Amino acid sequence: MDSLPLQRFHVHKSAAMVNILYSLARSIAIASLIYYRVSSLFMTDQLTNDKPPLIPSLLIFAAELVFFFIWHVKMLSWCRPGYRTVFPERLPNDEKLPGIDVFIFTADPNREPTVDVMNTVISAMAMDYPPEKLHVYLSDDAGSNITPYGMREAWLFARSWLPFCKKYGNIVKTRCPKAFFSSLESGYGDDEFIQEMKKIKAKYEEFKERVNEYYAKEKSTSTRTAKDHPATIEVIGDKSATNSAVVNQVKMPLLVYVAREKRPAHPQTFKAGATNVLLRVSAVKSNSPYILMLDCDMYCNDPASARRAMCFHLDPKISPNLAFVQFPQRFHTIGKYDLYDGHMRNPHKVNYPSWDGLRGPLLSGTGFYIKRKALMGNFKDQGIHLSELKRDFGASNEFIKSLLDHDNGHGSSYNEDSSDALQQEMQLLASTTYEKNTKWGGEARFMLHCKGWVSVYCNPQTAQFLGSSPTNLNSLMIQWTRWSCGMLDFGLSRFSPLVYGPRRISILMTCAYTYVSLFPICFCVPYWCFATIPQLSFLSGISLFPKVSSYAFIIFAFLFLSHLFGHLTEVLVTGGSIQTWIYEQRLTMIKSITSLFYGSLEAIMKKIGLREANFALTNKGFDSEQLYQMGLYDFRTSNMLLVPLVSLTILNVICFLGGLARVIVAGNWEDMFGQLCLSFYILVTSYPIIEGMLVRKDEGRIPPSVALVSTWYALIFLVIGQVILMY
Ligand SMILES: O=c1ccn([C@@H]2O[C@H](COP(=O)(O)OP(=O)(O)O[C@H]3O[C@H](CO)[C@@H](O)[C@H](O)[C@H]3O)[C@@H](O)[C@H]2O)c(=O)[nH]1
Ligand SMILES: [Mn+2]
Repeated sequence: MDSLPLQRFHVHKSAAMVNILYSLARSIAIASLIYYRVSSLFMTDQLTNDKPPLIPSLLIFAAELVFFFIWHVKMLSWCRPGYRTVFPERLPNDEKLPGIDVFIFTADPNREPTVDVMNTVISAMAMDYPPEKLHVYLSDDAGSNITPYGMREAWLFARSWLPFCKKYGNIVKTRCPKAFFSSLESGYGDDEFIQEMKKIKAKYEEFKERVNEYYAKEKSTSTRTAKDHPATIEVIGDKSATNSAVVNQVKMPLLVYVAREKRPAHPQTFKAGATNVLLRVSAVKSNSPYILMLDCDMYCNDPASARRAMCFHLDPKISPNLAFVQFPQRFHTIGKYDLYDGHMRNPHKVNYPSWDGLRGPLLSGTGFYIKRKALMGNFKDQGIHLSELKRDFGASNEFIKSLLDHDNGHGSSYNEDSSDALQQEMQLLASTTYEKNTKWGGEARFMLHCKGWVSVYCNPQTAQFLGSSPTNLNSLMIQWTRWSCGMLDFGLSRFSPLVYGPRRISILMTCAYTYVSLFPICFCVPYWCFATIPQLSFLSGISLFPKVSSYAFIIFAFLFLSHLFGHLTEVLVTGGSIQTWIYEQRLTMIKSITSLFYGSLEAIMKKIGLREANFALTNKGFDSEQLYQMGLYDFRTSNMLLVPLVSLTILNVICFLGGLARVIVAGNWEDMFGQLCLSFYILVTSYPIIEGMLVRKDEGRIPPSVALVSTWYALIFLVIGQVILMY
């Protein structure tokens, strides 16, 4: 039994081959394109004796170079894709399993309904793992009263829910109560089960009602504010049972509420800051060797994820260097039309499996089991001085002690000390001033791979975690603006992968990191150029691509078509449809023009000190489910995000029509064919924007006022463009 492996990695050989051949073919074409551009920039046309105008040619060439650079970097990271299988049945006995601390984060009870947050909490408590080894911490950045109240109620409900799940483990597939009750079909289980199920459902409804009532009451009376409150830590439920987690014969995981101190005078730190606090508080309470991190809406859909993760963490072959096991973020909010790429198909089905064949996937913010040592460092046998530890980790003796007795062991008991001393220590660890003059938060977590750690990606058929994804354009764009800002921020930092990576990780892994950290800017710059320069030139009758009859045209046609075809293949192979492909083409365009652009801009402004960090929470609910289910984009968003998009679409329409008229008159089809095709492609892809402006009458359409403003912008752009084009 001992010799059987707990997990296995399979290289996807055929996919690797296809990726390499595809890249090689395109590389040759790209080299020819560069040769063509360079020579035509410096050569005068022999026949007509005129030179192409310099500025547009240079701009479009620069855009092509940036675009191919980022594409290449991505393709290089795709050389060794693969997937994993695990064998949880081969895990050791429960007594030998290590402890796990679960961290859940919430920030605003108005945007993140408490009942839903509690569903996540309950689903984590109900995981298929020895309860005495499971410790669930909820970080509440709002410091509200409703959240601890909800947790006490959740604890009471869990006392019935956990035994119910255990008893009917083969029927209760998902242990998130809300998901379970809403997926319940009739004809499930026998009479006894139905009886018990009805009882438990009633209890759930009561729980929900109580929490919602409290919320309604609290909303009108609360005086606490999210940005100004003391640290509050409450161990839920175990007051009466100080020396045992057994309440009424039911074994329960530890449940702890943590609100870190917040003061207006103190700089805001977001989820990363909350993570640091949980790391410290949990260290003195349970100090489990492994940590699962979850967003408040990411409930545990499959109770087996912990055991799956342990197949990696306990595999002697990989475990010493293994920092974390990443699961994909999957969502329960996706409708028939996946308008906003809720599947996040490309990262989860292509990038992550590819990087798994290298040093491992990067850390996404949620759904991963990480080794505490990988975050805190390993000080056990290094004879490190206490004063040094205090300098780096702050003054808490209790916390320093926890660092030293990290034994990666099977520690299941938690600090049952419920004395005031421990309470005060935790309070101190959650204060705003604790990190002052220490190294907390100074180092970038995502550089784990550079410190010698590896990671793995685990993507079983059933979703292990399910959350809510944006279901309208506004949320999506805000989310992507925040992400792009974060990514480019990293790309511009002293840890920039291009500089920091090569000496520490392989070239291919450096490529993966480079892609992630630079793609916002490497997408938005070329997309802005491709959406304006060829079109403006087309309108003025300036040709930027070779004649359709020349050999050189083949290079461009090949690159364009292979780009589309490559993406189409990728979509189809990963289970998407032609519709998915169209949506993704469109979304890449929309995101590049707006979110990636604003995100990059914000990162650059932050870099030069013009802007402070902020965090806009993603909405967790439907604003207009109806539009979404009908497959219509919901264009209700700020003008800042909408106007560039609409302006560029209008610009494309004008240039396409004007250019077409000019070609018909001048008859220079051969010269203009490339630009005609490109404009046409953009118009077809952005049709929903035109539709949103001219055809739709519902509340999610593009308002006439926006269309008007955008027309003005388009005209201004047009005039400026014409002036620049003359040179
Ligand atoms: O000051 C803050 C802000 C956010 N959060 C929590 O962070 C999580 C993620 O926030 P959300 O608004 O849901 O953002 P998403 O875009 O859905 O989250 C994705 O992107 C984030 C980074 O931008 C990652 O941290 C997340 O794990 C990842 O799921 C939520 O649980 C929040 O409650 C905090 O605890 N404190
Ligand atoms: Mn979220």
